[in-house]
Amino acid sequence: MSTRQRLSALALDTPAPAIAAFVLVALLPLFGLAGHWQQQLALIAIYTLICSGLNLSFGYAGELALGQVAVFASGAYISAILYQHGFTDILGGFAVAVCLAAVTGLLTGIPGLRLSRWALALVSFFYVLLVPELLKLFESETGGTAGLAGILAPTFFGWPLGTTGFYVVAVVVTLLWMLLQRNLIVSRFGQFLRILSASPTLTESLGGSVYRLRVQAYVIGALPAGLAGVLYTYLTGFVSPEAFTLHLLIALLAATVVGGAASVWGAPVGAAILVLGPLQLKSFEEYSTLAYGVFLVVIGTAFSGGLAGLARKLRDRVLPRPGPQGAGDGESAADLSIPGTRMVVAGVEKSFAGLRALSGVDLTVEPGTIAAIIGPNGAGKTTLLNLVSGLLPADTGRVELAGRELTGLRAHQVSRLGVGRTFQTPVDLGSMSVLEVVESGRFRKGNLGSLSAILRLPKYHRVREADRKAAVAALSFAGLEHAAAQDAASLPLGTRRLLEVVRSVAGEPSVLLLDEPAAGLDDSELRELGMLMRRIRDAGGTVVLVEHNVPFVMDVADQVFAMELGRVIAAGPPEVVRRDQRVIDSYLGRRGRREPADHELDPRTT
Ligand SMILES: Nc1ncnc2c1ncn2[C@@H]1O[C@H](COP(=O)(O)OP(=O)(O)OP(=O)(O)O)[C@@H](O)[C@H]1O
Repeated sequence: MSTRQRLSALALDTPAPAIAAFVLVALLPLFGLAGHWQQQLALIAIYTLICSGLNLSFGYAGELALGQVAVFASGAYISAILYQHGFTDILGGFAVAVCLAAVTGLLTGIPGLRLSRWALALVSFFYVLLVPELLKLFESETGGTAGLAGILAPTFFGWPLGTTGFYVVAVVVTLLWMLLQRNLIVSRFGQFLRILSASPTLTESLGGSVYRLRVQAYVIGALPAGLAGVLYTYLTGFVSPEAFTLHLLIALLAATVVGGAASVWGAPVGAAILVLGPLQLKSFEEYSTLAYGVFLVVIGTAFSGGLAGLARKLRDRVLPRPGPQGAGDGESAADLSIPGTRMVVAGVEKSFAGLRALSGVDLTVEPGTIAAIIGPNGAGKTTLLNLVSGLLPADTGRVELAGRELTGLRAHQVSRLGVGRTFQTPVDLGSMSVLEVVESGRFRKGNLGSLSAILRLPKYHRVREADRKAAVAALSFAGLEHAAAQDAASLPLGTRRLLEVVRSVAGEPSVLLLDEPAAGLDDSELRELGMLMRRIRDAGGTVVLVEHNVPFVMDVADQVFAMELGRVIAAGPPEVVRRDQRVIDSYLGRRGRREPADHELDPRTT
């Protein structure tokens, strides 16, 4: 590895630069940092914590969750109340505030997330509006509108913390949280959040429960706001409802977006701008809400990745991403097991508001074969795939995989039982690399392991290593290992379609459902796709292909099911189905008295 590559790996794969920066900031008092500046930097640490929580739920999971300020208030008040009852230990305050934040997150998140994305935004928004009313309701403990004053320095294991001691605690706690969050973001859980913000459907089909992921992201995102509340109380020595307003919420949202909502290290940058930036000037005070709003719109549209996104682009130019270890070092098709199983669809029916999309479909696909489903537009092919993969419930009938009934299961449960699938349009996964995309195909195997990821337990390293090896093997299986380090979004459409198949292969599916993988591919890409599918079949896979490109189907399929108006009208080997009079009539409009050419069986050309 060259020095440049080593530097690149250090900057991209470890938090070393950020740790160094935080340690330097923590040591600043040794170099004479004045008390006023210690307070300013502690305030940045506090806002960093809140912004990092917003990053998790809003930036990564794509939920507009606005309850952070309310959780911040609950942390601040609980530590003030504890102080007034003689519990001055800051660590005790953190522990209670984090528990309260988790409960608050669950109570506000569960009802909001059950409904829809906007419901969460509304529930959490009202929660912020409720804060002053709640504080008034419990006036005897909270001091009502007057608040609670006279909160002096906290203690740390019995020792009173002076200004500098408090400053160091604030910086260290913020760094520790950021490291935990960073560990989470680079884990399966974090990758799932990135996929979730791009496509909930894809998330489910990769084995992730969208609802659980959303709740987890929201609740975990609430925790640092609780910590921030405790620090805020001891920083100001005073808490009142006026500190936890909508105005603060908008300012924090602006800081999060400016720093980079989907970036761990964007939070301190945004928080620093919030505390030290021009909007703090007295002349801006009156217009600050307006200014933050304009800031949000401009930065949100012009630089959606925020300053961290710009920095990432610059860094990628200076220090190119190193290729993955293991790529090209002999991982081969032999390392991949694709244990296909028998899939049975029996008597499946589905109607949409009176329209019969499927009327009693029966089909069986054996392992080690490619079964193609063809038919004109609206025949019910995609509906059938959606039923098998659990994205739609069947009205009647059953789907079985190796004798195990899938009917009635949710998409992520079906995926976890071994059903892999691709979609007609590949989802754009932002800045995910090709290798990361393929690794995500493994997520349905085993659990997310968030705790072992956060704490970097040996299990995390084992799972990560296994994911990486399987992903590299799947890429070399398809001859794509050279692209491992590239941004997936930068690949041409044909390669992205292949990548979708490779991602499913990495998850060692029992059955692989491919929805129009050949659409838009040129001849050489079609050849590559055909070769890949044959290799999957020869490795033992069960492949179900929905496709309009009939010449391609006739070339790769072992068995063809022709559908029309929600029914299977012919089934058998390709050469039999293409001569079937009902299939000819279906495609040629009952005019056909001759055997059609393959291109005439393609609805795009008839
Ligand atoms: N979510 C839905 N709501 C209402 N109608 C639907 C829905 N999904 C499919 N349909 C209808 O069900 C029928 C079958 O659609 P489906 O997409 O499964 O056909 P297809 O064979 O995959 O067609 P294409 O080749 O154009 O993708 C069509 O008439 C379609 O309009």
